Amino acid sequence: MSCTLETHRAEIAALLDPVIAALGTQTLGVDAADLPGRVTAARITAPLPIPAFTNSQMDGFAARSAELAGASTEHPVQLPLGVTAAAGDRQIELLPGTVSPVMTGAVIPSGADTVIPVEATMQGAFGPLVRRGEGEPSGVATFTQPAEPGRFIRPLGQDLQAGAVVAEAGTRLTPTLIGALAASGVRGVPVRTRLRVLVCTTGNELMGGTAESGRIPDSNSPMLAAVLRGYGAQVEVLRLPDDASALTRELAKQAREVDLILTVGGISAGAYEVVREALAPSGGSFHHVALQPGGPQGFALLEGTPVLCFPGNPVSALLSLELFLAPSLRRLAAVAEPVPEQYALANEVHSPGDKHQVRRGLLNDGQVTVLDPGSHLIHDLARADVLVHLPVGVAHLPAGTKVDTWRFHD
Ligand SMILES: Nc1nc2c(c(=O)[nH]1)N[C@H]1C(S)=C(S)[C@@H](COP(=O)(O)OP(=O)(O)OC[C@H]3O[C@@H](n4cnc5c(N)ncnc54)[C@H](O)[C@@H]3O)O[C@H]1N2
Ligand code: MOO
Repeated sequence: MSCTLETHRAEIAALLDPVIAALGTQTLGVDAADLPGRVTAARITAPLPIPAFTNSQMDGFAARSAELAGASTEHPVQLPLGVTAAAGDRQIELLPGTVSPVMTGAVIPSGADTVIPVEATMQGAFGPLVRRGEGEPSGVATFTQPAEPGRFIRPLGQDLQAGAVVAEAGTRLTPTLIGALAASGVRGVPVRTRLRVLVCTTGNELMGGTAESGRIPDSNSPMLAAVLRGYGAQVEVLRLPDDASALTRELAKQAREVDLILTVGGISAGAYEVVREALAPSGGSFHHVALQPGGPQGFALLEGTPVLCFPGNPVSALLSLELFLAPSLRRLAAVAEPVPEQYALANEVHSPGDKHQVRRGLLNDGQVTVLDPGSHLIHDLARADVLVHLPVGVAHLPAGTKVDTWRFHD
């Protein structure tokens, strides 16, 4: 049985939607190492306004603007100093006819409506400062120009009012949003729990040993786990030999522990297709998608847990993840879908007209060079800038033709 890319994608989305909808929530501290990249599980409102109180934008003198209205170089206004306010001090009172030294971030004294930076005074420096409770201040400050009301004052709630929405439910927690949440007094952030995924590779060739003995490194599980973790999933890896009964046993055990299982390899037309052997008898569906690479595909439900079965060739496995699973992961992680960009082909391409072919491409001088189609060429995949989509119906395109390209995990 063969189906289109779109049909298989819709089938997989329908399998994954309930899993995503059923994910729980947890509360993490705003400074938790685990918070960046997570997604809010509820609307979050601000306990505190930002700024939390009206404060000084400069190191200088808090004053009543009306008292400096006539100041000029010819007629400087000299005022005695009141007590000093530093950041972290309680609000002080500005007595009429005085100015109070204030530091950046200090609460604006009651009665003050403007701040004059210290370097704009005739003295150009503070002189001796006296904080509240330290005695009687002495000294003066001299001003040679008027000061506008509100100048160098950061009003309470200028950025965000108390009670306003800092983040809607379903928002990705970027470093800046975490900063805004912290500034607004949020301590605990409700987030969706991570999707727990088991990546299960199969194949005797992956079980350790030398190239002379027919063994290869497992490249799929580190690569797929890296993509999944990039979308915030919690990933376990299981590497099994070509033994269908061991696989059946292990998958049944793991199905209750995770939200999703990915198997890689063991699903095509060979003699030892253990994933197919393990899952087809209990209702697993295995078919061919009109796609290259990534033609052989399968899926199953084990104890209510979806199992997606990807082909083993590394490029096929990665593209299967990108085409069938990543759209759901991106929705879950509140990451936008990549937007296609058009580039002219630097070389001519041939594609099987009855399949949707996905090629790897290098961008250079506004053109895309399309690489060899082999699904084992993982280094080409790693050095590619984009994926090039050649849909069903496209068999040959001469150099210079514009094609749709997509950026992918880089
Ligand atoms: N007679 C046919 N043979 C094949 C067909 C077909 O239609 N008829 N389809 C080919 C296509 S297309 C693909 S893709 C593969 C898919 O095969 P499987 O999913 O069964 O995967 P395996 O046979 O287990 O492995 C394929 C290939 O990938 C290597 N591999 C597997 N796992 C890993 C891993 N974790 N890390 C690195 N490399 C891995 C494995 O050694 C094989 O070379 O079938 C074609 N054959
Ligand atoms: O579909 Mo296979 O995935 O062409 O190599």
